[in-house]
Amino acid sequence: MAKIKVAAIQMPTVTDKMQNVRTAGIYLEKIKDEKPDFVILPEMFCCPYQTQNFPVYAEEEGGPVWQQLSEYAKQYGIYLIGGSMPEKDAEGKVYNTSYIFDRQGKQIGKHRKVHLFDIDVTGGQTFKESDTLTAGDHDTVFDTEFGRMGVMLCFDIRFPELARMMVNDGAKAIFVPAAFNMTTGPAHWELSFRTRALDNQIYMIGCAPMRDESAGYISWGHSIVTDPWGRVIDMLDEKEGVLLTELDLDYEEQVREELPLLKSRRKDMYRLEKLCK
Ligand SMILES: O=C(O)CCC(=O)C(=O)O
Repeated sequence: MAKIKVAAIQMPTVTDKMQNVRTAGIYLEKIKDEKPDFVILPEMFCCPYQTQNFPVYAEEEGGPVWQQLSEYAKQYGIYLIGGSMPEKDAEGKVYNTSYIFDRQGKQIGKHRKVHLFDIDVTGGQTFKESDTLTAGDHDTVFDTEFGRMGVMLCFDIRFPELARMMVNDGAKAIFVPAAFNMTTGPAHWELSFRTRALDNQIYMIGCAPMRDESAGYISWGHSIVTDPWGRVIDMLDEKEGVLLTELDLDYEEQVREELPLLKSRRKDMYRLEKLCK
C-alpha cells in the first residue's frame, strides 16, 4: 500500500519577507504530529504578488530563505516544495522559482516557472509577470521513495503539454504552488486541477495563499487535491489553514489499468516531443 500524506499550507503573505518564512515554520511545527511526507507552500509565499516586488525580494539560490527552507525540511524530515519565490541569477535575471528539498534538507529539484502569467481580462484581472521576470525552460521532476513527482507553478497548469511531459517522465503526483485570482479563480481553478488530474490520471496538489482582500493581488485561495479519477478529494475555502490529505498510489495504478487512457494513446499518430533537457 503506497499511501503518502501531503499537507498544503494556505498562509498569509506579508511585506516582511522573513516573517513569511517564520509563518511557514509555525505551521510546520503545528502539523508535525500528523507526520506529513510532503509539504507544499503557496506561490510567492514570501513576496507580495506584485511585479515590482519580484526584483526587490529576489535572492540567489542558497540565500536566507532557501537556507531556512532547507533547515525546515531537515528538522521535520519532510519533502518540502517551497512554494515559490523570486530567484536572481548571476546575470541579474529574476525567475519565479520553486525549490524542492528532501528529508535531509538537500535540494533535489528546482522549477523556474515556464509560462509567465501575462493576462489582461476586460473588467477583470490584469497582470504582466514578464515586466520583471524571465521564464524557465524545462519541466521539473524529482525522485522520492514513493516514486517520481512533478512540480509546476500556477499559470503552468493551463498548458496540458507540461503536465503530460512530467507524466511521460514518470510523475505520480504533480505539486502546484499557485495563486489564482478573483477573476480566474472561480472560473478555472477547480476545473484546471480536475482536468489535468483526469487527462493524466494523476494526483494534483495545489497550494494557494489565503485571501487578503486588502492585497494588491487578491488570491482565490481554495488549496486543492484532485485524484486520478478527476475528483476533488479535498479543498479549503479562502481562509488561512492547512489541507492534509492522503494519496493512494495503488489507486492511481488501478485507475490507469481499469481506464487505460495513458496506454491507449496513439503514439503512431501523435507524440509530444521534448525539446529541452
Ligand atoms: O492562470 C491563472 O488564472 C492564474 C495564474 C497566476 O496567478 C499565476 O501564474 O501566478
